[in-house]
Amino acid sequence: MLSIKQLNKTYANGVKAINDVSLEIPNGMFGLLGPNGAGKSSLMRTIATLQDPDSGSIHFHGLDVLRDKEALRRQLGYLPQDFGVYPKVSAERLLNHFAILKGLTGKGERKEAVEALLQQTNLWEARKRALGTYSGGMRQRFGIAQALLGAPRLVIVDEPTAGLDPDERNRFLNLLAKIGEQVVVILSTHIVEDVTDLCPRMAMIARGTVLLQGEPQAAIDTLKNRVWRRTVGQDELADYQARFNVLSTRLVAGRPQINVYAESQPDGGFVSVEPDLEDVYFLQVRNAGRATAAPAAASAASAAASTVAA
Ligand SMILES: Nc1ncnc2c1ncn2[C@@H]1O[C@H](COP(=O)(O)OP(=O)(O)OP(=O)(O)O)[C@@H](O)[C@H]1O
Repeated sequence: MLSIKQLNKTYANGVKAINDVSLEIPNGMFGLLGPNGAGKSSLMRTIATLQDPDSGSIHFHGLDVLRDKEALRRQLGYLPQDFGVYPKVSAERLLNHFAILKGLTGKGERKEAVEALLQQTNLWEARKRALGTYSGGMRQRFGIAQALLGAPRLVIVDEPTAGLDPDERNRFLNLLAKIGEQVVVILSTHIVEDVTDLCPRMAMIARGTVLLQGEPQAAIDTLKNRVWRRTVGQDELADYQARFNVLSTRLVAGRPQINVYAESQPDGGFVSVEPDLEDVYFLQVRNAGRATAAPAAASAASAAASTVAA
């Protein structure tokens, strides 16, 4: 269990990137979902002991992480958002190099670990190729291979699927899913489907604040019979946005289809739809935005959706 309590971080420029964050993260996949600038990377870097918070505590299986950073690092696998590779070096050589840095000094055990990870990440055939020739998805799989060196008990992956095509994304998510139940895996992402597909538990954050944490399905259930859909004309869209709590707009055959949040069926051609995690996410993020601008406007809708908070 990873336990984060009342964590705060304000950067020198005054941005409060982590705002009184408390999270309880059990073994298994945990999704950390938030828009760009929400504070996900700041939180990931802090858990990975790469930067200090201003206040608060982090404990991992009883270990005081902020006091004993070295002990945490020995159990940590980290794939940062901006993971760079040496383009001219082969995957096998670079992984071997990372393995030495990770403390796998025995030649035999190192060879075994490197080979196993290249197999596991499906890079065995391409192991002799220079990393500069890898696709984005292959590079991310290499990134997870290096994160898994030394059998970490805490694995942090920061926005790993951004920019991957659907096939590569699936391959990457399958790989993460197989890492197992015995370790804590934190997946930070702004892609809602990553969390829907993979994570039994999750938290949503925006502006450094936890909006909701718990099981995705419990969060979705709070919106049952409260999400309504209809197709509108392009010229009507602004009017609907002003009159309704529009969660999302997507084009279907060139026409805007809107999902709106309402306690009861709105007049005029709306049909009820099964809510999904994207509806929860948009409602939470919208309310967080409104709460900053005008606290009263957000209160009714947020009361419905934040009850899942554990
Ligand atoms: N070193 C820094 N100094 C000052 N401000 C920072 C620093 N790092 C991040 N920020 C700011 O803190 C806020 C949170 O950024 P962070 O990168 O943690 O968010 P994020 O959720 O990971 O977003 P993204 O998906 O865009 O990376 C943003 O407003 C960002 O501009």
